Amino acid sequence: MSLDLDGVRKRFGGREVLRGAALRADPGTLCALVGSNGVGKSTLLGVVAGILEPDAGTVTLDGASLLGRNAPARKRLGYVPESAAAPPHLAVRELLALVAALKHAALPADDLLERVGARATLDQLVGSLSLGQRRRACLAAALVGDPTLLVLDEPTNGLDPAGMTMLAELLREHAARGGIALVATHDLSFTEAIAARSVHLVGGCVEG
Ligand SMILES: Nc1ncnc2c1ncn2[C@@H]1O[C@H](COP(=O)(O)OP(=O)(O)OP(=O)(O)O)[C@@H](O)[C@H]1O
Repeated sequence: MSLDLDGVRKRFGGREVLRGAALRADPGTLCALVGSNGVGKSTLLGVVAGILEPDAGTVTLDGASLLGRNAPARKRLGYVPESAAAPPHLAVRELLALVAALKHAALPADDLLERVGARATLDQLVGSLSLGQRRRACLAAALVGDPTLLVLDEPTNGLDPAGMTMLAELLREHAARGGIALVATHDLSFTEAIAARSVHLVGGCVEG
């Protein structure tokens, strides 16, 4: 099992942000994607998560393409965008049910919801949540179906210290089960806490 990116290119207007990015992550690998503001980390994560179409390149999980909205392998992926954006008019409970229906998966168990801190907000509208609460709700949604690959964009933004500890433990356990995570972050203490392999995005390519 592995995540493989090869030759990923993405241009916005006149600016080519990704210029042949390549990466391989083996089972049990937590990759911290680091790089300066605007270098393209969210863009690369968006491509891996399948919400941005690359101009060229391949992204596969165990050899199955993750590209395209209907790629079956995307059921094995959980994604939380940088903004932790989700439909604001849905209650957290409805968001989880929607993701579970789309993935043909069971809802997360109550103890997992409790652990990520989403249980207390189940009946609140996503649009009424604080950033940290929204991030916890979106994390719960990303965990629906027990995905092999977690794609998390700045996941510590808005989290309190207990939330960061919870997330670090969750990721370490995910890796211990053979899961893979791709985490864009500027938070070096978090990178250390999860003992991540740091990969640098520089000039549109992945190094390290
Ligand atoms: N939808 C878009 N349309 C046009 N340009 C975009 C779009 N999305 C991103 N960009 C540009 O692509 C570049 C990379 O943006 P991206 O958000 O991927 O960077 P980042 O490395 O995640 O930055 P940060 O560390 O600040 O979060 C930026 O110059 C940004 O302006």
